Amino acid sequence: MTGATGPRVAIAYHSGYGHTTVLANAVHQGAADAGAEVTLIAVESITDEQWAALDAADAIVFGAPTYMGSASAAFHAFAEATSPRWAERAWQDKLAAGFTVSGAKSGDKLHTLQYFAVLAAQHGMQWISLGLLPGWNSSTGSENDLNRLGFYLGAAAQANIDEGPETVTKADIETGRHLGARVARLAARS
Ligand SMILES: Cc1cc2nc3c(=O)[nH]c(=O)nc-3n(C[C@H](O)[C@H](O)[C@H](O)COP(=O)(O)O)c2cc1C
Repeated sequence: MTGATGPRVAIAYHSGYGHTTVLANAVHQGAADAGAEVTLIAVESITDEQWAALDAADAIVFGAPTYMGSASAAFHAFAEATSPRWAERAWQDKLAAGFTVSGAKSGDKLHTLQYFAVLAAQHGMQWISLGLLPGWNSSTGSENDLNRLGFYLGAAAQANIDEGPETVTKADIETGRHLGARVARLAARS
């Protein structure tokens, strides 16, 4: 971490239609509220300065919508562009985490989160789980619960395919904020 200025957290994400941007902003807010310096990077237009921010980060959070059962193509293009850093072990031992959004309640989001974890492992990074019990899984639970979709590997949100980003649910936004805060706290400890 960076000492007096707090840990550096970078969020590298893609969003085709804005829903994943809502989650990225939530992760950003959670990490910033927990004291991190946060850089938000849209990977489809990443600049040299933003690559440098990734290299300098204590933790990188990967985010993408789930398209056809995995991260979107734009995110995959970014992941492939990290291969020189993979060869140099540039991100070795950094912390990593991930989030995704899909139209269906499941929608195979787990596969996207698993893909992020594998990408992190290829870079020698340390994966941070969501760290929450599942919500909405008992007679007293509801769709307003934190982690309402019951993921462990990262933050997952569901947004109806015929509605805009403004309809992303508060529970999913709060789950994203939780992940950001957790990453910042753990980055400050390492
Ligand atoms: C090409 C494409 C593929 C998609 N594949 C899936 C999928 O596999 N599972 C799912 O539940 N939703 C799928 N969706 C729906 C998106 O995941 C959903 O609309 C999401 O909120 C989009 O996020 P974005 O606005 O950040 O792009 C797909 C959407 C598109 C455009």
